[in-house]
Amino acid sequence: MIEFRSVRKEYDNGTVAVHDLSLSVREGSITVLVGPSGCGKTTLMRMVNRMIEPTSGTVLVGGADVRRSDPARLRRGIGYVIQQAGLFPHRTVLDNVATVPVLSGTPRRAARTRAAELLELVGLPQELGGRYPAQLSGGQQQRVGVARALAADPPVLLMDEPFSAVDPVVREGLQDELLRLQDELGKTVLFVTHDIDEAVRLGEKVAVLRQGGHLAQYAAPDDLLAGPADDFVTSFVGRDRGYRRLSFVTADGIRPQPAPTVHIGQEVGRAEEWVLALDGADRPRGWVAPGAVVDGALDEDSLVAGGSLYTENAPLRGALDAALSAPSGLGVVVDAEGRYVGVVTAEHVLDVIEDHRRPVREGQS
Ligand SMILES: Nc1ncnc2c1ncn2[C@@H]1O[C@H](COP(=O)(O)OP(=O)(O)OP(=O)(O)O)[C@@H](O)[C@H]1O
Repeated sequence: MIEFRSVRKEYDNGTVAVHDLSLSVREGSITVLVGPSGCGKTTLMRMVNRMIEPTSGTVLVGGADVRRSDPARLRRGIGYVIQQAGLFPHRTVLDNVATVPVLSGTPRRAARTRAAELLELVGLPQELGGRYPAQLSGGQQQRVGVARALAADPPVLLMDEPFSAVDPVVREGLQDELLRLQDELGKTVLFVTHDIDEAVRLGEKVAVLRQGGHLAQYAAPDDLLAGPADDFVTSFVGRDRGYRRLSFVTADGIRPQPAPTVHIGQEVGRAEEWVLALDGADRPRGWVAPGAVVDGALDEDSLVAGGSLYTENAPLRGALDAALSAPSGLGVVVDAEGRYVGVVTAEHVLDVIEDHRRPVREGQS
């Protein structure tokens, strides 16, 4: 859908921002360009909509060389979202979103109706449509920026660090929203960030760039974290890449073990070890500590609060979180209905991760 063929950009002052780079972006996917500051991400992205012309090489969008398209026309098919949302301060939110369609000839009323739908699509309440950008939070402004980029219904969306100005919690919300939108709309998205966590969360594929606009590695997130191509990528993805990778590794190989259990309302007496308390529907409620003596029927007040629960078949990160957060050190595994299945230890989860990692290492040597 988007293809860079041996693209090079040398600025007038001699800076080589992009060096002979080839890359193709699959139609309908999110592809992330990630790398440290100044590695050429923005330069590369702006060559797609001809805000920057390459010194040599070719950029194709939908199979067509962008040099053959009129820039204004090309940009109508390519939504562009930037860091501070770049909204027009003196126009209402609704008019901000409706601007491009109106400029391209859509009647104002129809453009505003569509703008209202788009605000809903990006998760903004209708009543915000009448406000001005300064009357919105940073996260809300970013959503308006996304709605505006979607207004002309472009098949391609360029997003240049769109979420980096908002706090981490809002940022996660925006990332979720983008993934949901992508599921719904199937746009081809090229996304720039310097944050590896954001890159692996959003990208179907991630291109890691290093200084001078060299492509260090282009791979699916799991492959990137499992097998960094060189020392640069290894240090960029960071030491905790094993933990990051858990978000992608599914739980094949996890074998929950039985733990001692008791139902609320039953007699326990003295607990010899950690005992998991379940309710009438077999849902975990907490733990009875070793050595605890419970007189009569067990009630919830006698329990030590449990850790997080791990739902079968979810990514492994949840299993490790469950094991590490449980007072007993035993991560509680539940089925899709929340019923107790068994327990796992952190050691067991780490063994399973090692098993997943081995074939990758062997494949590389
Ligand atoms: N107009 C310009 N003239 C000269 N050099 C430029 C110009 N624009 C960018 N550069 C240089 O080209 C290199 C790549 O810049 P670019 O903005 O593409 O990097 P980036 O990876 O997007 O960085 P950041 O994450 O800091 O935004 C940098 O060394 C930058 O200083």
